[in-house]
Amino acid sequence: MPMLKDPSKKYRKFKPLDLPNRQWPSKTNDKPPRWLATDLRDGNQSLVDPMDGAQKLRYFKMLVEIGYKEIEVSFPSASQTDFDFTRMLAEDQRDGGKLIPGIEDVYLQVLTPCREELIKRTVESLRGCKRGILHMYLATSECFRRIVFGMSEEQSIELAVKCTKYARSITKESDDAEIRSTHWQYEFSPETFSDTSPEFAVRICEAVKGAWEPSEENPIIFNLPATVEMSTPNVYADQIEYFCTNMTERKKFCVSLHPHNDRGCAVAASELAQMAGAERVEGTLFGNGERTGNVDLVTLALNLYTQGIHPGVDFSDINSIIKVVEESNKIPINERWPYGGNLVVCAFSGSHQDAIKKGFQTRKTEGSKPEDPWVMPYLPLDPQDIGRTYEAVIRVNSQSGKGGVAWIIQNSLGLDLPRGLQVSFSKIVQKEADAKGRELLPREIAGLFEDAYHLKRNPRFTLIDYNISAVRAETKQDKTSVGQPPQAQDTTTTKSTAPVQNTSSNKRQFAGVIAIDGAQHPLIGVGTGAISSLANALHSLGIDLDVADYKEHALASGKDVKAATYIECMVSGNPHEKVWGVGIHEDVVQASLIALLSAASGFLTSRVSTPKPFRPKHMRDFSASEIQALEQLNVGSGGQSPFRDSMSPGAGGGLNGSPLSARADRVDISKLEHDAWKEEESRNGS
Ligand SMILES: CC(=O)SCCNC(=O)CCNC(=O)[C@H](O)C(C)(C)COP(=O)(O)OP(=O)(O)OC[C@H]1O[C@@H](n2cnc3c(N)ncnc32)[C@H](O)[C@@H]1OP(=O)(O)O
Ligand SMILES: CC(C)C(=O)C(=O)O
Repeated sequence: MPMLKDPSKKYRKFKPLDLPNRQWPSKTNDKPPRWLATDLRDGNQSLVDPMDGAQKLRYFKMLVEIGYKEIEVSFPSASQTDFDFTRMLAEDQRDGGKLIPGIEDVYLQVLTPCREELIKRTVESLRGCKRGILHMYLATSECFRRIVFGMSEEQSIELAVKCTKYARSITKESDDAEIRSTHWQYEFSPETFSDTSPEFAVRICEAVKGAWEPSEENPIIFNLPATVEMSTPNVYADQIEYFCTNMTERKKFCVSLHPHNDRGCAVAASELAQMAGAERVEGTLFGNGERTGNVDLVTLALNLYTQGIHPGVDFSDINSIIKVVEESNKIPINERWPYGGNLVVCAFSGSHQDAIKKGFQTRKTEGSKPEDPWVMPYLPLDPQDIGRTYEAVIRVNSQSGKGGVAWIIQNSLGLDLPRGLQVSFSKIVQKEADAKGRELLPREIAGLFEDAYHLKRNPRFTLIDYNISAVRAETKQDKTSVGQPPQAQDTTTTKSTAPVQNTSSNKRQFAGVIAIDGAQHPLIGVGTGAISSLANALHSLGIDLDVADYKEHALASGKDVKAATYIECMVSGNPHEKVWGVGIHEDVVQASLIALLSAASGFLTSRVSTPKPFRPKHMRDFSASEIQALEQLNVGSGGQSPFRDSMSPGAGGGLNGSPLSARADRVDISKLEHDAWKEEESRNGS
């Protein structure tokens, strides 16, 4: 049968209460209710394979650790397993919690139908416990009375009263001193309350109250279940308010809720019904229970928490709780489930990631402490408060943008990427995610980054050794900018070794040996700092890169601090072609040089026309002073440079040297370098 064209005959609209003076809409929930966890009863009875004793014990211990003080542990008359489990708890409580620390002040609740032999066995199961709640239920709706029991309203009241009196006689008024020693509470559930006439619910509960004779010190619990959720949550709230205001002796009863989730509104129904006067809520962790489940106690508690109200239960380690719940119920928690779902503290989409990343950045900049006000785009709860990690907050797939990718790199490698590099690298990630058609894991993204910017190994360029020295001023030929090789060095040796003036300048000379695609090359270059002098040296190989952006920051702290340097290079003559390089090293200058070589490697690799391996077409000759500078480098053995012959004026370059030991010069001129680069940049008007 397809869906009916007109369902109005088959399904009747729920008739709401006429409650014109309802008060609850202007109330708020300002404190936590009394919680009752019914995972081991209502939750358990709905499982394909109910829990055995050991599983129940593990679960019970967890509930105690979370902080629940009222726990429905079983339906003792249903099975020997349930009976024995309840006995074990009762005895442990009597013995002071040797097995289960913290059990002493927990109320052990047990459920029974209105049948005397079952009530008797149920009470027996709790013999000797310190605190017990005997919970009896009887369905009261017209539907159930007519279809299930064949009972009128009066007959239902009669049965409920009879069984309550019986329960009283074998609990708080028992002849048996051990039974009497228990602090008994009594709970009555007019089952199917949500579909019961409000007047009849009040009538039967008044009768039960009369039969039990509660006191203000030990009130009776009226648990008003939405056994089946029948209407919108506001109607349930009306039903609860009606009950609270029409019952007598309000202080002698506690109003408890037991919402199911048939319409998907159990949480909302609970919250509105608390506004309407209920003081207690029964539910389960993550909403396991009959059909669509019971109301989820985790959501209710954390909803309160995010309003600044401590719920009195502790979900600091929600992941461990999820593990126990999933293993015990053998039902996975939906990935989108509030607070607990795997995906609820994750963002894949670019704009969400960007906003979250900025939110965390703002907290960092403002120096916020964990307890400071939480104002965070897209995240209503600080994941850290429930033991979830920030790393998991942002995940990357083809829907992600630069912000999320940068977040992953920051968290996995500690690198704070400049915006331009974020844009550039996120294209690489996007392409990979699209090609793979799935999420990329943080370690995959970190790996992509390390490969793209040669953090582990630069396959093309290796800085073998170098020296940065101040250049004496200054022939007019020295007036070069980054990207333009100084003429003096380019042409003859004499000019460079015979400066016109003899004053010092802020120019720097890079003299070094670099291996390119396995072949080692002596290089000389001059610039305003270390980076520009190396850029200048690379020009002589035909690698025409101009530095366009530069950023550095410290990585880690203390003794192990390293510098991370990011350099964006423009390809000379083509302002649209840019390439990024990254360098990490203990020495800040060396980090910069490595970053530039990383960019150079990216540049070479992007050149499809460049044959591999790269060999410079022409190496310029060196002047005598340049040769002297190169000879001071720590290459070769016995102080003899392997390049001596080939470096001689007129000999040309392009050498294949022997393997050489790397040496880092500890010349900390980073500030100078940065300032010089900035100056140069502003001179160029860029
Ligand atoms: C909404 C809820 O979750 S209520 C709790 C439900 N939980 C359970 O049922 C789990 C444990 N249940 C059991 O182990 C069994 O059902 C028992 C032991 C309670 C009873 O078992 P049985 O005697 O075999 O009966 P059965 O399971 O068929 O239950 C239905 C009978 O109980 C009656 N019944 C149902 N609810 C109640 C009640 N609250 N009070 C008294 N009788 C009731 C039914 O009318 C029916 O009676 P009938 O046999 O005269 O027609
Ligand atoms: C026994 C009662 C409280 C119940 O589980 C229900 O009505 O759902």
